[in-house]
Amino acid sequence: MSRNHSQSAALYAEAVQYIPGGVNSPVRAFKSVGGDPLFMERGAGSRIFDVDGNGYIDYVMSWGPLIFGHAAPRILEAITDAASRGTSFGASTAAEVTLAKKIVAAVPSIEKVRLVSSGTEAVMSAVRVARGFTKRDLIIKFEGNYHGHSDGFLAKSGSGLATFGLPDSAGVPANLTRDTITLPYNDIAAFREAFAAHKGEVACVMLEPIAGNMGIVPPVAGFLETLRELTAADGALLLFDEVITGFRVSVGGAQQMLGVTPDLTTLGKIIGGGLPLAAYGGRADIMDVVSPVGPVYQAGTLSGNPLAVAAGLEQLTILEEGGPEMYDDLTRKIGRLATATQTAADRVGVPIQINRIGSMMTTFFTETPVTDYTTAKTSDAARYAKLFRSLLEQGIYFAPSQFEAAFVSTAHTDEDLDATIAAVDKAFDGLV
Ligand SMILES: Cc1ncc(COP(=O)(O)O)c(C=O)c1O
Ligand SMILES: N[C@H](C=O)CCC(=O)O
Repeated sequence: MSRNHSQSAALYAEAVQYIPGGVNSPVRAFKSVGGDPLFMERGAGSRIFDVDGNGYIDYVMSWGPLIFGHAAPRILEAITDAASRGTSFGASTAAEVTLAKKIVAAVPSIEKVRLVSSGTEAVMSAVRVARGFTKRDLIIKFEGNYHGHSDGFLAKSGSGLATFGLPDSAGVPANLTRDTITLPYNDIAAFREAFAAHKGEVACVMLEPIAGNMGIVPPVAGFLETLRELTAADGALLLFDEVITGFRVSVGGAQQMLGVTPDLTTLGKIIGGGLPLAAYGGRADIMDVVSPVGPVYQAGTLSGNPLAVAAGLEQLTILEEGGPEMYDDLTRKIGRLATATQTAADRVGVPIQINRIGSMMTTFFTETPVTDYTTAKTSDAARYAKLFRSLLEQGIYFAPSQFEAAFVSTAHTDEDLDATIAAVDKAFDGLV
């Protein structure tokens, strides 16, 4: 029997009258997988529940922040405790200093850090810093990476733009993207050539060190190292956007895991424990261009919000306590899911590629290994949509878009994985 989604459908019909597309962020809209978006009511551990009372084992996890699952007791306690003392002061707090110290201790590239409220804001600010520090304008980014929705970064971007097949966004004046060069991810030769053509002109080279927004695409051997070597020699800055990977693939992020240290780093998602918090940081001499020390202006009414900082602090504390064993167990869990998915695909003869690293994975429906945006786009999105719908019907919630990642949390149990594996196996029968 099919699940009842009547309350979600009614809310959606109402929402479209007041909210563009009925959603507050486009990839939630289910446009590329069919059906109407679900309206969620609550989450607990590995599960999320919609307004019709249907429960799902959740692999979206709010797009990454919830590494301990929904409504994790220690995070809730930290938020409640902070809230009881006031929701916002617009002034400095002791907890901000503690969080900054934790971030500096954990992330190899960060000597000083500034807290903001979203990943978009973090990347936008970090790029402004790079331009202010180098006194250069050009930035280099990579196809299929997503750095939030600020004007200069919306060309050939991943995430929602990939989902909806948009090469760029309307409403961005051409002169705002004139200083952005977009190159294919993982293409060392293309980078060498473009960088050489703009010697001494590039403020920063920015990328997701492990891409997550065209689905998971790890860097090929030598890619990050080449970017590091050439930018350092030229005086351009290297910016790792670790909004997804920060504290997800290790406490020190992708830079620690892969052994390449950038000049600037952006963080988000996990550092806010599910509340709006993000950060940018890097070498102290670079960060000292930020106002009020230096001439690069950046500000925020709710920056360092006490509730978000409390949630983030508790989240990072639990991660520290868990240590490498916690990360190893997350990797083991996603490994179980990946192996079972491959087995199911092989059984029915459906070609897939699974890219996974740490506790994140993406299944692409293609015979071509996925190493960049062009190969990611070879995935049969209609098959992904079928998989998504079958799993949803069986009570498993994956991202409603091919070009995203599945995340596991410490709250996902082996029983959850058993149930998911059985559902995946059944779903592949319908994909032939
Ligand atoms: C790598 C990366 N950078 C930046 C962003 C923007 O973050 P936010 O959605 O918090 O603005 C996201 C996600 O949205 C992201 O995945
Ligand atoms: N891929 C995005 C973030 O990582 C998804 C979040 C959103 O755009 O709503």
